[in-house]
Amino acid sequence: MTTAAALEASGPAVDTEPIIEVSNLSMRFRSKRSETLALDDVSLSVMPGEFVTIAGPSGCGKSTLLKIIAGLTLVTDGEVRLYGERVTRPQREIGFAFQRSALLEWRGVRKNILLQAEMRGMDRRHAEERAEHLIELTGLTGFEKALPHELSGGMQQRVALCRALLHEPRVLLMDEPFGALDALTREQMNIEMNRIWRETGTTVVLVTHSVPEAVFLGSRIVVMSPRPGRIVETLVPGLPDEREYSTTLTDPRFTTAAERLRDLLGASHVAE
Ligand SMILES: Nc1ncnc2c1ncn2[C@@H]1O[C@H](COP(=O)(O)OP(=O)(O)OP(=O)(O)O)[C@@H](O)[C@H]1O
Repeated sequence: MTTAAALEASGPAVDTEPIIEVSNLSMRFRSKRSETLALDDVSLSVMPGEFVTIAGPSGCGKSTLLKIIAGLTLVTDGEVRLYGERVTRPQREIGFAFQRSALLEWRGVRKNILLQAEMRGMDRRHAEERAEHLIELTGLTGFEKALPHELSGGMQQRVALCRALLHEPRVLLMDEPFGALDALTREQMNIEMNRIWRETGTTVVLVTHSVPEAVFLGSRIVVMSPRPGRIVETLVPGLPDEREYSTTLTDPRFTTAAERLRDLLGASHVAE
């Protein structure tokens, strides 16, 4: 088969294969004094373009699962495949955003975003164009030179998001990215995140403690048990991709899923 024919033949198949495949994953942390089973037999497939939210009580292994997908933590049992390849070391072709935005205090917005390009040796002109596009996409225009301490928490998270998306990763992993924000800013970021997901077509896996955030953002919501983390249920509310905030919150598909999620997590574990 010629290369072109091979590409054509493999083209459509790519979209029907999971972009992330977690199979029978268990994670045991051992130290001299103790042993912790953080994850127990977790299997999860994420298809290209999906927005998967992972909700579960504190300490159930959500962050560990993301770090394993990113290749930052090596599993004890089971395997993870990203883009069809087995993950055995830190993955470069992903974006990662954390609860704390981890911006460099002495660099302005644009330069914090371009840090990603410097670390990867990206073509400078292409990176700058891309940064401009993302600054516009996230509403940071006019703040290109502002230092992190001159920005609100929501703006800092937007900068971190731009940095995570600069190299156009097909997969974006987000660990409680809006957890440190006040309720209103968090809502605003949820609305923007939904739009950015639709506009970029990025596959997103986002860990959250918040019931409304999990249901508003997720095309699929994966619910985990207390440690050792297992997947107890997956919710698919069937909401349209484009979601207006207040109408979505009163949509029966949203309220049913949110109620179920609350029941599964138990009121004592829920932070909103
Ligand atoms: N590097 C490590 N060494 C030892 N134990 C660890 C390590 N990383 C995580 N753990 C343990 O694994 C368990 C799961 O931790 P993890 O941070 O993944 O949970 P989480 O669901 O993300 O929690 P939270 O919602 O509170 O952030 C915890 O008991 C934690 O103490």
